[in-house]
Amino acid sequence: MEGSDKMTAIPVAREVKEGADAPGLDIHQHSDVSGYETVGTPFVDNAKMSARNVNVYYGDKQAILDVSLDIAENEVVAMIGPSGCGKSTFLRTLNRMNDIIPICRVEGDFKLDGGNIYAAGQDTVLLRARVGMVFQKPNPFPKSIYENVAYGPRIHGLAHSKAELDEIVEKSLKRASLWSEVKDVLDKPGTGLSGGQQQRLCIARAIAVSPEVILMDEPCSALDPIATARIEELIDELKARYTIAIVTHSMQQAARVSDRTAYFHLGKLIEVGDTKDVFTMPKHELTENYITGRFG
Ligand SMILES: Nc1ncnc2c1ncn2[C@@H]1O[C@H](COP(=O)(O)OP(=O)(O)OP(=O)(O)O)[C@@H](O)[C@H]1O
Repeated sequence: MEGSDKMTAIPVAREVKEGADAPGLDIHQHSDVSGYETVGTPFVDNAKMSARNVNVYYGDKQAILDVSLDIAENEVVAMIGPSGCGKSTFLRTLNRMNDIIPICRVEGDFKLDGGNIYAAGQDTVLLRARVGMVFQKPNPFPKSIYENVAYGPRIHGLAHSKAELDEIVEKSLKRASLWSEVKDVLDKPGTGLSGGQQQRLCIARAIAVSPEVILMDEPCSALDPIATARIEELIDELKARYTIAIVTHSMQQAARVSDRTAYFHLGKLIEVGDTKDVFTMPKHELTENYITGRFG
């Protein structure tokens, strides 16, 4: 990201002490985090989405414990934390993707532009057009590149003619930074593209239905470093138009792409704040232990 004032490397929060003074593997000392208050700034004035007092259960097991978090208009929020801490579960509450998991139960208040997205009668297909999602593994439809992008606008009635549909497809592929690579092969299968191109195709597919928010669940974990860098540059461009929440295992990626970072631990939102502050001056011991590599 040339010209960006974002960090390109993670400064170590504080010196990691070894030996007698080292606090040890605190993950074991914090096995019950249910009473912890979130440290930092979960609430913002210009919330595009807000989630309040969220609890999520898979059967008897509670995966999210009383989490509240706002996502501001046109910001990128990164969700980080050790494996199994609930990042993906929380992300999926924001467009009701957990609805399709029968044992999953979601509690809490969720608003998009002030409207309750869990209201009775909320059309989840429409919701997921407004709050799109990009998954870990690129998952293009087994159709042509053109059809991958055109499918959503067609079923949502967003184009009234072939010319309008062509225009949406071109605009979406341009915004996903893929147009120049595929404009001459639009009728070729999407699955024939490289992994990085497939992921940009999936982003174009999400963009094509004019979302307001894009949720990204580890969008680069299946990609090589060059393809990852393309997606990260793209995220930086997309945030001018869209609000973005991204789950990532890569702290470098969170530091590079996000404005705010939320640290999850055993289902609890432990700390959230400006990305630079979270990585340079974490307020909570658990956040510090995670970003300095004591556990993860
Ligand atoms: N479909 C499911 N059925 C039952 N339990 C689930 C399901 N999905 C997630 N869980 C459990 O919920 C907890 C949170 O999982 P989740 O995938 O949200 O965490 P995560 O932080 O995204 O993990 P990772 O970084 O490994 O992807 C874990 O204990 C996980 O085993």
